[in-house]
Formats: sequence, C-alpha cells, structure tokens
Amino acid sequence: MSCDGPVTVPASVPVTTAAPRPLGVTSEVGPLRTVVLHRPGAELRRLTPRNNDQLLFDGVPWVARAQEEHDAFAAALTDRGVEVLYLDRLLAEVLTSPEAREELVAAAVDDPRLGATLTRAAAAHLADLAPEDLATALMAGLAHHELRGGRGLAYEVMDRHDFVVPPLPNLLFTRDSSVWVGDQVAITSLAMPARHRESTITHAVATHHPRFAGAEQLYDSSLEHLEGGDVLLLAPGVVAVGVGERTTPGGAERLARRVFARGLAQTVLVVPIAQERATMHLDTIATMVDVDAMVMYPAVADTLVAWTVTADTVPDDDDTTDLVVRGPAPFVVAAAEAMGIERLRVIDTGLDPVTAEREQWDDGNNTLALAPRLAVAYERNTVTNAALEAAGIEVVPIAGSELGSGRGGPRCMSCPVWRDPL
Ligand SMILES: NC(=[NH2+])NCCC[C@H](N)C(=O)O
Repeated sequence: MSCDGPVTVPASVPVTTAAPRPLGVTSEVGPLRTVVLHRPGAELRRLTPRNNDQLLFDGVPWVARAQEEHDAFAAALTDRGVEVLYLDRLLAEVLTSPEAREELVAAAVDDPRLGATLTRAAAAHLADLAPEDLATALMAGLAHHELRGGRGLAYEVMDRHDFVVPPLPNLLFTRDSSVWVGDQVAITSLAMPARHRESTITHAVATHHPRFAGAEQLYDSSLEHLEGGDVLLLAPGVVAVGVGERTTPGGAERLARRVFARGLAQTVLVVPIAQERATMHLDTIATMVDVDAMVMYPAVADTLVAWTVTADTVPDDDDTTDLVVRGPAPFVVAAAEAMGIERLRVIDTGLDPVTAEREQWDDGNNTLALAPRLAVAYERNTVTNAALEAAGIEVVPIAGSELGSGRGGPRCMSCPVWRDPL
C-alpha cells in the first residue's frame, strides 16, 4: 500500500463528473452513496510537541501510518460501493477558478498577527502558486522559512517556529466543516480558532465546484458556532443538535429556524452535552446504527436530555420564525416521539465504567453507518464492537491508532453528501 505518496484515487472514483449526480442526506443510516474524505497529508507533518495542543491533536502522529490507515478506511467504503470524493482534489479543482483563488488567499492571510506588510507578501506568494501547490499551502499552511522574500516587522519579530499561515491538521475530520441536511449544505461556523479557516475551504468547494453546482447553502461561517459533529439526522425531518464545547445554543437555534423555513425538518432536538474535550461533539457519545437504534456512551445514556423545538407558525423566513420549545425530556423519549417510533433502542454496550470511558475516548461510539445495521468502527474498541455485533449490527473494523490521535473516529472523518432515502 502506498504510504506517503500522492493520493491514490482508484480509477473508478471520479472526482469531477460532467453529469449532475444526486446530492442530499436525510438520515444517518440510509445507504451511503457518496462521501467526502480528506486523506491526511503535509498538514499533519506540521504537528510538533509545541503546537499539537493548540492544533487539537493529542500527540504527534506517524503520518505515513495515518495515511495507510486512512487508505484502508477509504477502501472499506469503496469496496462496499461508496463513492469517495477527496477534499484535496476538490480543492485543487476549484483553485482553477479565479474567484475561488482570490477568496481562499484572502481568507488565509486574514490574520491580525501579520500586519499589512506581511499580509501583502504572504498573499502575493500564495497568489503565485499553481492550483495543486496552492491547495497544499492552504492545507499545510506556510511556515516562516517558506516565505521567500517575506517581510516587514511582523515577519522579523515572529518566532521561527510560528506559521505565517497556520496548518489545518483537522481537515481530516470532514464531518465538522460542512454538513448536508436534505439537499442543502450547511457550511459550519467552527468554534476553535485552529479550525476557523476550514470552512473557507468547504465554502469555496460548495460554491465553485461543478459537482455541487446549484446546491443551496443553509448556513455560513459568519453565524453562531455550529459544527457538523453535533448534527445528527435522526430520521427524515428530525435533526438532533448537540450543544456543548463547540455548537452554541445560538447556533442550534439558528439552524432550527433555517431547517424549518426551508422545509428540511419539522423537529429539532437540542441536546446539551458536557463542555469537555472527551465529549466535544454529540457524535462522540452517540451515533445511529439502525433506523431506530443508537450506540451510546453508557455514562450518559440515562441522563442525556433534549429540548424539542418546532415552529410556531408556518415558517417562511430563515431567521425570524417563532419557535416552540418543550422540555427537557429524556433524550430517548423525546427522540422516539419526534421520530414517530415506539422506542429508540440504545444498544447496551454492557461496559464496566473504566472500559466504557476508555472506549468512548477512543471514539467507540463514533461509528459511520453505511446502511441500517452496517457500521464502520475503530477495531480497537473491542468491547463496544462485540456488543454491537451481539445486537445484530455488522461492524466493519478499521485501524485508527494514528488517525485517532486527533480524537475522531469514522463518523468524524466522513462527510456524507449522498445517502439513499430510507
Ligand atoms: N465530529 C467529531 N467528533 N470530530 C472530531 C474532531 C477532532 C478535532 N481534533 C477537534 O478537536 O476538533
């Protein structure tokens, strides 16, 4: 398997297609047809013990092994008929458009640390690069020594280990920087400074790539914080939004109004989660594995609650619809009611508290459903996976020893853009 080379896209995986392809996602478990992944690359090689905390990694990953693990993840999807689109290809392709280039170069140097002289020099450097090289620079950033003829006071004073343009190692987690709700794409507003710029890339791709031509944008990065890892499409018309370290209550409220106004959902469940790194997104504690079943961190299964939000009148405006808020009620009760089912099954992982905490930390609850009762999971979470199998869920195990150092599992590392309706 190639480790460190360029992305090896199987010939059967088109990155640009002439004919429009379906887009849209209405559930977590409808058969997965097309997904956006990001194969980790040069941006991961920027991580050092000095910067990994700030860049939201728990260590310094072995990059070649992380790529190998990621290639195996992608192969597990393509082997099952899923079309994989790679974010770096989509990015390089949109960088042939002058507007996209301008937008992304401007976003890359929009940083008050730089000052006018260095901003100009960095922008000029980037604007000179060919699409592939510019894509690499936008993802891996620009180190101090890479700016030929750099300059000005800020450049001289800057620590040599600092970046003129910081890298984006969390691009790997494509789940967070955009999320499809129905046939519209929400470009998210990422909470952590280390991730802000990611949504400028997903915005440019959604706006300028022919593959996504015509798709309406539901949300944008200037709005209240909202991250895709917090958004779960429990059933057609029912969206759960986690509110915690990343997504704010304001973000959940804004999303609710917009999905109502655009007819994409009739119920939004707002789910408070602990504001901690271990539970940074709702999908770190619960993901769907069947039309009526979730795998959930046992420590929260009994205490998780939800507010049920609906529209008061026929909604027709993005931002002013009156909302009706009920609750809080136990999450499983509120979810079942909104989904119109008798009971939402929570798979009993039967874990002792220590194993449960360890496997939650290692993204045991962060599964990616390929279809009802078929889910990709990290192989290391053996106890959770055995419980899933016992409950009738087929687990597609993948290695994640290096990928996992960024604290994200199969769901975090994937952005479905097309699932068959249930
Ligand atoms: N959907 C998710 N759970 N994403 C995980 C993102 C991990 C990433 N290092 C961060 O801190 O943002």
